[in-house]
Amino acid sequence: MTATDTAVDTAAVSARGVARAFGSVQAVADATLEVRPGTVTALIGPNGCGKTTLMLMLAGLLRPDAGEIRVAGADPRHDSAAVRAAIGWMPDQLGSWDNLTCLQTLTLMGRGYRLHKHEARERGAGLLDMVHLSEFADRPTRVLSRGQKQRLSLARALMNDPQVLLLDEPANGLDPRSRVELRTLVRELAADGKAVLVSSHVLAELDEMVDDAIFMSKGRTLGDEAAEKVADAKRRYRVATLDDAALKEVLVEGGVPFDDEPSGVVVRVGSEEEAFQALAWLMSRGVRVHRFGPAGSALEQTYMAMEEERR
Ligand SMILES: Nc1ncnc2c1ncn2[C@@H]1O[C@H](COP(=O)(O)OP(=O)(O)OP(=O)(O)O)[C@@H](O)[C@H]1O
Repeated sequence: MTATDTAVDTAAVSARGVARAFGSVQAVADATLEVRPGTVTALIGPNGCGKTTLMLMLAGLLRPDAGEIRVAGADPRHDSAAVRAAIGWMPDQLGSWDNLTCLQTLTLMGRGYRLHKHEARERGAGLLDMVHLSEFADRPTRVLSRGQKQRLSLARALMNDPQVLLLDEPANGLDPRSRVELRTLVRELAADGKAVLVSSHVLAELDEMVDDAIFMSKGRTLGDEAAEKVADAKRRYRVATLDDAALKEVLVEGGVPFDDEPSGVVVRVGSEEEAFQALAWLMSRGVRVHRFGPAGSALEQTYMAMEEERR
């Protein structure tokens, strides 16, 4: 193994059997996850299932009652300085000093990371430009809209050029353009080698952004069972035709199992190669297909299935 490999290995986040209670509320009961460098992982679950509490523990801002956490190879309980240096934390709501300007806010953050004042200002100005807030550089943060605050919060999380990014509901309050930009930026940060853990309730959006997903329910992370459901959901393809009756006839004749759902006919394909073959076969049989593709968001389908089981 080379020195670079070792550096990359230690950049990831891992949690094993992590738990935390607030009085009688067991906010996180048993959380296990890994985030690899260069990837984006989604943290998904209903309101109150423990996502923020788990992220606060990963960020070293809250002590776990039990379990093991490593961030960039460091244990937040014993080496919080190393963890702080390695992570960028974007909370679901920006706690800011209302009277400071945007640039002052970032500069102060940079000073906290021991950057020289001019270095911190320069980096802050660059990040404000990246999140399209340059025109607000010298205005107090209190004048920012909710979405603009989110963007400042993201810039703040990047001030220390972190190896690990923890983003709690980053798309909250963002307009459509900003959401697309956020998605692109998060992918770029991952391509840069950063490990990104992102929580969101907008699952269709996560579909396009993430490599992996961790599902949580009632304080527990759901392992293989959820991964299998995601893999299965990714195999579901919707076939839209000009004549569904003809399609069903061809599928029945060919012995191809399908689901006849209110929104259309759904078949299962094992791979993209198999999807290509299935489409070619349908066309060769004269089925008038006008659309053929994944049947919606795999994460959304998995989420709904898990929720259904837990009712
Ligand atoms: N400081 C606290 N004191 C008491 N209870 C808390 C505290 N923080 C969180 N909880 C409780 O712990 C549980 C998990 O909360 P948490 O904020 O981690 O959920 P979440 O998954 O992030 O929810 P959401 O999707 O709504 O943001 C909830 O029942 C919440 O009420």
